Amino acid sequence: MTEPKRTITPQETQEDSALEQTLRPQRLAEYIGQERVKTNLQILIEAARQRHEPLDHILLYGPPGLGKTTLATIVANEMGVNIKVTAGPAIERQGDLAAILTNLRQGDILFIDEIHRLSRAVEEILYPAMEDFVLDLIIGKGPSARNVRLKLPRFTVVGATTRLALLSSPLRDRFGVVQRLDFYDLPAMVQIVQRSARILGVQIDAEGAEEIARRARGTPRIANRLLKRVRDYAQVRADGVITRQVAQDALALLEIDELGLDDIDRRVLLTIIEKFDGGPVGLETIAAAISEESDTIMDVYEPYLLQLGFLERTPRGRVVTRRAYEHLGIPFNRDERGEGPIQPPLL
Ligand SMILES: Nc1ncnc2c1ncn2[C@@H]1O[C@H](COP(=O)(O)OP(=O)(O)OP(=O)(O)O)[C@@H](O)[C@H]1O
Repeated sequence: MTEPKRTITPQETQEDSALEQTLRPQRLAEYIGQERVKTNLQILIEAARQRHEPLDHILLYGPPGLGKTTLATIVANEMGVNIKVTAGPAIERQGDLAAILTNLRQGDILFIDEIHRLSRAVEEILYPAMEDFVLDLIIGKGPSARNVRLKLPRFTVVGATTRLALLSSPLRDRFGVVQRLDFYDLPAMVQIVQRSARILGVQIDAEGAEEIARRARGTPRIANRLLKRVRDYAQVRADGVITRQVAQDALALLEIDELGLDDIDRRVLLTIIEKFDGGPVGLETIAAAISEESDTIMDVYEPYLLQLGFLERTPRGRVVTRRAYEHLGIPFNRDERGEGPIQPPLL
């Protein structure tokens, strides 16, 4: 869990976890948006239930905070099975995974978040477990070492990753179902804000919900967090009701603009514009210039900037687009081919 560094970080913070337990939808019917994913899962679940078989392994990928953990829990609820939740970095040694696998029961779901961070050694244990439901262990050391093969119950892995490309292909191949989660559109985000407000007992009107939804970067986790902050503001500075004005004032105080960009997003864009003529510039260079990890930029900031069409990835690096200049109120001086700033005419 990360420390709450910014209000709109899509990663889970300590403050979120308690909140998320209450707000997390429990059934597929309560899960808003992601219609394509929902339909595919519904068919999968229904078919498995009719055949009285465990589900095929499922891989969910997409930016953080879009509801991968929630979906895994829902799948377990719909199947009426237990779920064991873990994460790639938490399974350090082969023995850690062996302990988890041997405690599973028939049909159980093993949810592995950040599955791209499993080590090769651990992955090697996982392959036969996923494919043939066996656990290959080496007992002892040196010349007396011997292979032992244990049978496992038929279980289902639900893997989640923000970086599909980092998954080794043998691991990816073992998932029968691969589903991408996208940023939520505005109507879905509005519904999510309204649902959370209802659960939290917060009074909010339609315009207030839309204002929060619009600035939540298509990410339910951020919507829930903004709702909490605006609720505080409404309680202390207004009469407790979240209207458009209350939401706008509260979010302005948090320096979150009307598209949901915060100070760090603006720094990423401004750095590329001011220091690198709008790009192209490499990710590592941007990271160094703003003192952030390049992984964080790639996982956390970039997906939303790409989605807004504010940033482009080119073979030569990242380029800030005309749209972003316009949003930031900076004159756009690049030629039509986008190959760099127009040179002043030679006199
Ligand atoms: N479709 C949805 N409808 C309503 N609320 C949702 C939906 N998806 C997610 N949420 C809310 O957003 C919160 C974050 O979702 P979740 O923890 O599942 O994200 P995640 O994609 O697994 O994130 P991470 O990748 O960081 O694990 C949940 O607590 C839930 O309240």
